[in-house]
Amino acid sequence: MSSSAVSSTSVSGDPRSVALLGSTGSIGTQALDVISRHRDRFQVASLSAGGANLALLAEQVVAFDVPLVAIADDARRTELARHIALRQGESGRPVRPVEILAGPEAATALAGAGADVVLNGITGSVGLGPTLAALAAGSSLALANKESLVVGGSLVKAAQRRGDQIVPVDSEHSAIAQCLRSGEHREVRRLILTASGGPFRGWARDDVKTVTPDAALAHPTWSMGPVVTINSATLMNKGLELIEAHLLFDVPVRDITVVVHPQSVVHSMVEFVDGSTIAQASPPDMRLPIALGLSWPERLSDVATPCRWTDPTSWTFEALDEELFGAVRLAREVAEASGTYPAVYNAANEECVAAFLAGRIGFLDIVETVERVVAEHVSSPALTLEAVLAAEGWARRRAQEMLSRR
Ligand SMILES: NC(=O)C1=CN([C@@H]2O[C@H](COP(=O)(O)OP(=O)(O)OC[C@H]3O[C@@H](n4cnc5c(N)ncnc54)[C@H](OP(=O)(O)O)[C@@H]3O)[C@@H](O)[C@H]2O)C=CC1
Ligand SMILES: CC(=O)[C@@H](O)[C@H](O)COP(=O)(O)O
Ligand SMILES: [Mn+2]
Repeated sequence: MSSSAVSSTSVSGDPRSVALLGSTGSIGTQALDVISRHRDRFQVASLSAGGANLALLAEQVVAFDVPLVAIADDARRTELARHIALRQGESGRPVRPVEILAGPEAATALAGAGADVVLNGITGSVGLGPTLAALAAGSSLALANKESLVVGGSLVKAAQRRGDQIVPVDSEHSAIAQCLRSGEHREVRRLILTASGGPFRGWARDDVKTVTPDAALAHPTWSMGPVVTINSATLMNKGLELIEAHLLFDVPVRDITVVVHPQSVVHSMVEFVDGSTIAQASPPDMRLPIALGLSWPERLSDVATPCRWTDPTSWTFEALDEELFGAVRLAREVAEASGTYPAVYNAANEECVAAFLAGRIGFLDIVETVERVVAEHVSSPALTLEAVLAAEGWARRRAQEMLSRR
């Protein structure tokens, strides 16, 4: 997305059709909450999930009268059909047929079906196929799944059919996109990416060593899915977001500053060449960037509670110690190196987060292992989808080997 790239399409006319990927997750359920308040603006064309929560998925299918649904877990197709039939029976409404797709490629098929908007709320780089499919189909891509942009890099950018096709849903990037509406790209001096600092902000390294998954899952300001929450605690989330911002807004990583803002009210800022800084502020509520992702460039009314400027409050900002929080320093290095390095950074992290949540490794092992895997990697000269997938496979295996020796 460029600073001047504001779509001319409008949500004021016919309802926009929405393919919602990851509908049972934190982003997905909040997106349905937004849509439920704006039924005249959106029509849910399809839903997709992994398959872990079939009861919720079936409830969503019936509540939003969705004709097409997909799950990644092939073995649960019949069970999903049963759940949907049960819910349809309970609803007392006329039953319309629901097509069910199942298997690892099912979300990609939905994403490529040509909905007006594809909201990618899947967790992990498994979201890459759907991201590329949505762009190829010409849909507007409301992107929460930052991993797909980070691992796909220039492949994802090249897949865009128009400059404004990707609308960021990540709160910081939505904030930057909003700030950029008031200036031209050539007028931007730097982006300031805010970070809450996570649950261990200010802790000594020795104390963090023994933290449990439950402690790391207690995010101070946001309620999110487990992977992004652990990534916030390790600051890997901010590393991924640094790369995401660099790719989305074409700003060199050296011109992106990370600042710790524990209140999570200022979601990010843009500093312009004349010394002016524009910030976007709102109490932490993901429905706001989700709504904007769905309705861009228009704003929907009354999506979230605004700041109460007359209440006494304080916002604080401080520098991030990037030496102590190696994840952000490493993100700068992999972004500069580009090629398949960002894919390796993310894939190794996904393996480490799963191992940490399973209680198999310690908290500090996550970033240490990612750094070791990245250090061993040799990027392919050309960035192709095959090269990305091969690098990811290698990184996952290498991380597993390192973790099993601990
Ligand atoms: N939550 C938040 O506030 C924010 C999230 N993000 C980003 O948004 C994305 C989603 O995060 P979040 O909602 O927290 O994650 P959750 O873990 O809450 O939800 C993940 C969703 O993805 C689905 N899913 C998992 N694997 C697959 C698959 N192979 N195919 C299709 N669907 C799949 C899950 O289905 P199932 O239930 O069946 O497992 C679930 O619906 C991440 O990239 C995250 O970094 C960014 C900013 C804020
Ligand atoms: C809500 C959102 O966008 C998350 O990605 C958020 O950024 C997590 O917070 P921190 O990573 O700043 O702790
Ligand atoms: Mn974010």
